[in-house]
Amino acid sequence: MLFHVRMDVNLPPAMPPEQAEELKRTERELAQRLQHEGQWRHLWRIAGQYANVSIFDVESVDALHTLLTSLPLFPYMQIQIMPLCRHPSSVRDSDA
Ligand SMILES: O=C(O)C[C@H]1C=CC(=O)O1
Repeated sequence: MLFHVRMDVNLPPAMPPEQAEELKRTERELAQRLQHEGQWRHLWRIAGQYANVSIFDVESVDALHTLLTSLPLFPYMQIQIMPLCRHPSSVRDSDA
């Protein structure tokens, strides 16, 4: 199942910089592992914002929930999810 996910990150201004850097480092490691594994299909920065648009390819809504809540930055994110299905006019298959 494909999902379009928008994540807006809001780290508390009072968070110590070392803690923020460690969270970002562990988030990056996990995000890159999930991209290599194929579950995190696209990751795009929204220009000018500490936010991203991502496409996830996972087994189920429960799997998406488990993945998103495992992200180190999850407690500091606002997340919007749009489930995707095939458009009848699309010339691509869902693997493209
Ligand atoms: O920077 C972000 O958009 C938040 C998050 C998503 C992937 C990652 O490495 O950090």
